[in-house]
Amino acid sequence: MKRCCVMGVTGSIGVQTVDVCTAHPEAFQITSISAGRNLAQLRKLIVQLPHLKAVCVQEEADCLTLTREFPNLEWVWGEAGLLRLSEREDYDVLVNALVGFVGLKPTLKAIEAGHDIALANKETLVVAGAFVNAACRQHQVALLPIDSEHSAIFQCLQGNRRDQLQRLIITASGGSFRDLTREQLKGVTVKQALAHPNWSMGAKITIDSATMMNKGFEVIEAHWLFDVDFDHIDVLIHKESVIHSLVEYQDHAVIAQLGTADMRLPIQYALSYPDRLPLINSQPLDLAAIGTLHFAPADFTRYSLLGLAYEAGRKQGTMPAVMNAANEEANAAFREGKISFLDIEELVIDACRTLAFTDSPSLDAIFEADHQAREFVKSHLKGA
Ligand SMILES: NC(=O)C1=CN([C@@H]2O[C@H](COP(=O)(O)OP(=O)(O)OC[C@H]3O[C@@H](n4cnc5c(N)ncnc54)[C@H](OP(=O)(O)O)[C@@H]3O)[C@@H](O)[C@H]2O)C=CC1
Ligand SMILES: CC(=O)[C@@H](O)[C@H](O)COP(=O)(O)O
Ligand SMILES: [Mn+2]
Repeated sequence: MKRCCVMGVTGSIGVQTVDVCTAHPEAFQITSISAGRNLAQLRKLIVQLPHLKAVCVQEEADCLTLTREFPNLEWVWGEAGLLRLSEREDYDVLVNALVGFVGLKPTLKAIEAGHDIALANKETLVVAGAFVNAACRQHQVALLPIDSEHSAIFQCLQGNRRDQLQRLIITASGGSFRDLTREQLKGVTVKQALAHPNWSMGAKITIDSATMMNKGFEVIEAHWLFDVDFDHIDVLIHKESVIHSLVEYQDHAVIAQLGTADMRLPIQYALSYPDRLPLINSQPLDLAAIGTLHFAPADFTRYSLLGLAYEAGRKQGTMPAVMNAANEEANAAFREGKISFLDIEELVIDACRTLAFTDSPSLDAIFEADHQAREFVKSHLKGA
């Protein structure tokens, strides 16, 4: 029996994690959860979880309201509440389905407490991969990928020798605007950007997919998860999202993982690894019905944030933290209608080119870089 703490339970990955766990009560129990502000969704989930002991919400007022509604549960709130959940002893694995930089501290705290991590929250590895890996080594905990491409790579690595690995090939759908020219990108709306061609996901990652910031993050995430240098991580445009990623070995054998666009598989594999369980209510992949798969090289001019992410990954220091924080702010500003789609990349690139760079930063310096980048973007929004 694996006991899980699910952070970000009300989101896209969080709800699917509950689906996976409740479909396999013999294998998984959810003992603690966190939500942000979506109390309606939270209430629906709480009643599905018979083993639940503790809940964290973002706001103190919501915590007080819900304490009265569910007095048998332990309630905490805010960042301190997330850290309290992280260090609880009544779970084995943290499913981190928070979105953004807020996921970093709870991950580090959970690792220090000796809990394995099933990680969807890629921003954690983008900004502080070296710290997370060092903590995992020190406390001997496992870091299991949930992101579909990284789960695919993880599956392709099973049973093969790591020293014979040549290259990782991360597939990319191209996002909502893959068929538009840069000229056409000037007039796109938030609603259009949120219509991902293949995946149903939270708003922030869907916009990141359209700018390809998501793919850039995934390149850095792959570097930290699999210890592969950036010259040996490629991005391949594959518009069907059927091949979730590929691994090439030194004999040029290429091993791929294929499947329908269903995040419940990578979530379940991260929790059941090394076992595989049936995936409830899912259809097998029908390649004959799909017929044709397409591939194309990634265009670094069309997607400048992808090129920026390679640069940040290679340069390291505070650059990935600045890139991530500027992107979080610019992505949110676009969704709020404050800036245009192309302003996102301009702000992120500006922040990376303008803000001071620190090599080999401490964790505190990473938090400071995150703060500076957010202030940088906010000050440009005021001037816009
Ligand atoms: N969705 C997907 O298919 C995939 C997602 N990922 C990654 O997984 C992570 C989660 O993505 P996704 O599920 O789409 O995101 P969602 O936006 O759907 O969910 C985010 C969750 O985090 C909570 N949350 C947001 N901000 C805060 C905060 N400041 N404090 C506490 N809780 C907060 C939300 O709470 P509430 O809604 O209650 O406010 C919600 O529960 C991201 O890092 C994403 O890149 C990776 C691969 C695929
Ligand atoms: C489902 C998942 O893992 C997302 O990160 C997905 O990869 C987004 O799709 P693209 O970034 O390839 O458009
Ligand atoms: Mn992905």
